[in-house]
Amino acid sequence: MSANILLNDTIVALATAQGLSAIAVIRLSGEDAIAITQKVFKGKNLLEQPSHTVHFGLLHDGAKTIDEVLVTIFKAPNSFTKENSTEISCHGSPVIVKEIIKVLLKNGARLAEPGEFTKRAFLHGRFDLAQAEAVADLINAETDNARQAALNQMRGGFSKEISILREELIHFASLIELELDFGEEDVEFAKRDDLKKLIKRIQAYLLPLIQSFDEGNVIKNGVPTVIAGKPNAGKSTLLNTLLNEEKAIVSDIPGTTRDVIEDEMVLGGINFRFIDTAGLRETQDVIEAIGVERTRDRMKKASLIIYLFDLTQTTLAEIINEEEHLASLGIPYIKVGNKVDKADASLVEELKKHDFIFISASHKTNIVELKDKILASFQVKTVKAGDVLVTNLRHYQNLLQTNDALDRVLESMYNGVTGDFLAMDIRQSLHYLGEITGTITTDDLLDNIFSKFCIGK
Ligand SMILES: Nc1nc2c(c(=O)[nH]1)N(C=O)[C@@H](CNc1ccc(C(=O)N[C@@H](CCC(=O)O)C(=O)O)cc1)CN2
Ligand SMILES: Nc1nc2c(ncn2[C@@H]2O[C@H](COP(=O)(O)OP(=O)(O)OP(=O)(O)O)[C@@H](O)[C@H]2O)c(=O)[nH]1
Ligand SMILES: [K+]
Ligand SMILES: [Mg+2]
Repeated sequence: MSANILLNDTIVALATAQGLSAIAVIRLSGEDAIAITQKVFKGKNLLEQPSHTVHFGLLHDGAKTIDEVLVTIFKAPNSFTKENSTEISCHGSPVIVKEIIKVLLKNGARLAEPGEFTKRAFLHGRFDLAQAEAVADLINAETDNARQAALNQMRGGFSKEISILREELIHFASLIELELDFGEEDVEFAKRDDLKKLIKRIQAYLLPLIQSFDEGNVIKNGVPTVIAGKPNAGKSTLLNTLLNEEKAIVSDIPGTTRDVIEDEMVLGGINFRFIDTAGLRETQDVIEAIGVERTRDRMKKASLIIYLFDLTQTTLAEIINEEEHLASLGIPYIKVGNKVDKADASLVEELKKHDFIFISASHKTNIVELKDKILASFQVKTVKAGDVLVTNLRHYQNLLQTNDALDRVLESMYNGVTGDFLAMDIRQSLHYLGEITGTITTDDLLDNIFSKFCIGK
């Protein structure tokens, strides 16, 4: 495995944010991490210090002193990566960080790839793959719910249970394969009834996990919410009102917004990404037409559509016609009558029968009610310590595939198929389960996962 070659190097990266800060932390990991740090450090001999101790000294490049620093040392296997590691806390100027990294490279370290520290921790068995992925989710958490879900996953989540169930299934697969070795003889080492019971038990564990994804996905990724409607309906005004910021240009000229404008906001523990779009109409203007095309595209990908009707510019018949089109998309939507401040009272009365919410985006009327309605379409419970929730699409897909493969095992048993086919279906479910926790991996899968991490993690 190419991973072994990688593991011989000592890697270095800035672990804290780029740019000005009071203190910056530079992290090294690998066989020679402490020795390389010692080469550029003036102070106590780091090689003689116990693990998990901090030491004051000067960092230098030849005769030049770069900075006054603190160095923390971790001795293998007692570090995050389970390798020898050091952390250099220096003053936060990017110039200092650059000089220190430069001198460490000169002394035998190499720059870390994105996620390489966590990848090493995984390869050395600190945690399984699903837990490693949760480290990235934890760093990227945008709400407290997302943070708690990621922390739960990082601290174990479904990892242990899945690996236990997988072991039990492996046991059956081996027994069945043993039967095959006996060829013609009619032996049955693997009791079919016990196998059936185990599969039911595994599926009873998988199903709630699979079902948790709808909510888990909302918690981790937020809800893309498109604000759509005809030109001048007040979409950009509403975006600004929701965000409490003059984000989008508002004018009385129809066709003002051409490109998509978006920003995020946390409502009730969920991250909503509000997307203002170009007004929907037939247009000869080439640029506006591209904008309208983008609107339609975003509407298809949305998890929620806030559809704005300009109450001063429309009739009941038109609204009903527009709604039919909206409903045909098959995406949850909220019908909003805007400019209620200038609307005809009888139209409002009429629309009340059609589940509308009436607002004035510019006067900020009924905005709280609108927010409540938005939230009501995405109820999530507060995630608590220990709650197990699937938030990761890869895990979700593998759980579904495992479940399907187990269904096939049950079906095969029901149809009395021979042991060799049964064993194949079991092996298939073992494969999908093993990919979740990383018992089964490929370099491609690992690259794909860890390349999405930030450098220094
Ligand atoms: N400065 C710093 N802060 C950090 C990290 C880090 O690497 N450095 N972490 C990185 O993500 C997280 C903490 N994770 C860590 C996990 C294990 C060990 C560690 O040294 N483990 C040893 C000793 C355990 C003990 O004393 O109980 C071990 O497992 O043997 C360190 C950090 C968040 N904060
Ligand atoms: N009276 C009234 N006017 C409003 C309200 N909301 C928006 N407007 C006005 O309606 C006009 C159009 O508003 P925009 O927010 O630019 O409309 P839009 O839907 O983004 O328009 P396009 O980007 O051109 O599709 C502006 O003059 C706004 O001031 C409202 O609640 N009441
Ligand atoms: K406009
Ligand atoms: Mg606009």
